[in-house]
Amino acid sequence: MSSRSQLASWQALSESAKKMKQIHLKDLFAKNSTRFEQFSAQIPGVLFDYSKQQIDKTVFEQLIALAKECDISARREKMFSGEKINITEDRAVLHTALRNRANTAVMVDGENVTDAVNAELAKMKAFVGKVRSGEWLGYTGKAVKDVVAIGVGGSNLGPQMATEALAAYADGTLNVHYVSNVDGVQIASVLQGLDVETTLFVISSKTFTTSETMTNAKSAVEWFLQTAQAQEHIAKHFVAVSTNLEKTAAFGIADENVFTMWDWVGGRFSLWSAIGLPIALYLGFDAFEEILEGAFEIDEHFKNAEFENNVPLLMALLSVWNTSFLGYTAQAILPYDQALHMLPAYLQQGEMESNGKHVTFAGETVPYTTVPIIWGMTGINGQHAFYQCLHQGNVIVPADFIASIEPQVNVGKHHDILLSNFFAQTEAMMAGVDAEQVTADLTAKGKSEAEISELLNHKIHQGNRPTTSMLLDKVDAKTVGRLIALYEHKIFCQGIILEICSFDQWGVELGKGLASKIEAELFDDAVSHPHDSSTNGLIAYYKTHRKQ
Ligand SMILES: O=P(O)(O)OC[C@H]1O[C@](O)(CO)[C@@H](O)[C@@H]1O
Repeated sequence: MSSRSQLASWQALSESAKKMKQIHLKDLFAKNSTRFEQFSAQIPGVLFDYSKQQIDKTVFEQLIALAKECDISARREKMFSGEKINITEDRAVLHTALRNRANTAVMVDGENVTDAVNAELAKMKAFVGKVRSGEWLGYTGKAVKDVVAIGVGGSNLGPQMATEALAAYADGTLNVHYVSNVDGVQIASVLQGLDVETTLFVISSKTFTTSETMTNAKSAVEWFLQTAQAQEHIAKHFVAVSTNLEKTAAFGIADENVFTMWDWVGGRFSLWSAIGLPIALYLGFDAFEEILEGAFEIDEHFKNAEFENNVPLLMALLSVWNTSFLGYTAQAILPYDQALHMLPAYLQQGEMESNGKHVTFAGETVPYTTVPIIWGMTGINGQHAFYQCLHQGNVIVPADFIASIEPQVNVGKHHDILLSNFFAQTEAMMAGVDAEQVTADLTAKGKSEAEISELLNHKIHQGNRPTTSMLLDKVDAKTVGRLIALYEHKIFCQGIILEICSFDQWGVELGKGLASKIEAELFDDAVSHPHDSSTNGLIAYYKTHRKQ
């Protein structure tokens, strides 16, 4: 049995879960007129309302007790101070050191990493300045107009999500395009229409061994050399972001064109490092620093706020409550802000690659459900796609609703209409509509008793669907930094509570290894390979039917 399930708070919560399943959220609101004040928190730039979660005062206190019993404070201190809390890889976890705007010393293996971080930020700033001002020239003496950022997973999702989120602030100096998929259609469509002489490639890969990224990078070089011809011109058009200087050199990228990161930065937490270079190129270095500032504010909040008002901790506790106690195994992320349309995809990696694991720190099987399935899309589009299931389906999906008070662009009444939907949906999911209300409504519409009885059950909304609402001041650089850092610290706390090492990703290795073996098999003459009959059958069918 996991030590977590033996904690007094865990056992108390298990009992509370049985009781809470019998209580409707609507009744909790009816009984307590100050529920919103009681279960919401305000931090700079963010109102966090969790009053529509299935908790009461007792559950809240038990969750706080759980956080205390799990020793979150001590673990948090270990992370910020550079202890090697990534136990399976023997690494520190220091994405917070990348945005340490207080400039305090953070030591790893006797070295102050703050100095290294500052040096790299200065190198980025100088490079971004040169490229954006037109001082950096391509091999024919022309300034850069287009940046193609090649990378996948953590080396893509963060920068692309932030780029999309902040596109309204771009000054048009540079266009930034992203290539993450090894499906050639993506790189082909990005390169189509680009001018070799004015294109800069940023190859981002922490390891510089990721097959998809390396394949895309090689195709980019081929495309470039078809026109530029001479290898020496690569230096003016290709830069890399990586920890692996050997591999970047072997690839042909000059050391001075490599921006470094460190093994204590996890891929999915790396947006704050030089992996964020495409964001800085697109928006300017000041905007990139604003993102760091926003995240730093949240780091300070996470370190200093009381547990009861500590937003990332509360996010983690609510997730554990919903998943491990109430048994809700999915979690929707629903931004009511077009700019945040990539947030669900970004958080899918953040949460599921971090905590989608089945053993504890000690390697024992966890007896509870760990991370929920994270999914979602912009709320408005979701309303016309899958909300039917959120309202009336028999699988309950807790959801994070995210909107901003001030729109990035004001067009007529659009923002108020958008926000009306944001407010309406969580109310509907919480309260639902019962038989009495449906009957009254249909009666008022002049329906007969027979008609009402036919429709009644179809129109009932059970409600009691837990949601959290986050109301941001505005989606700007600082807020994007805040929002991401909130989720990062949520993921950290969730991992501690669930006893999961959040910073490795062994689960992705099996598929990667098999794919590279199969790639060779696609070109040999063997009739069959040591796979199951399905895999062999699929490979054989592909080999027979593909165009040579
Ligand atoms: O930056 P790299 O080394 O290319 O890795 C890309 C991504 O691949 C993974 O290792 C697993 O797919 C992620 O954790 C990482 O973000």
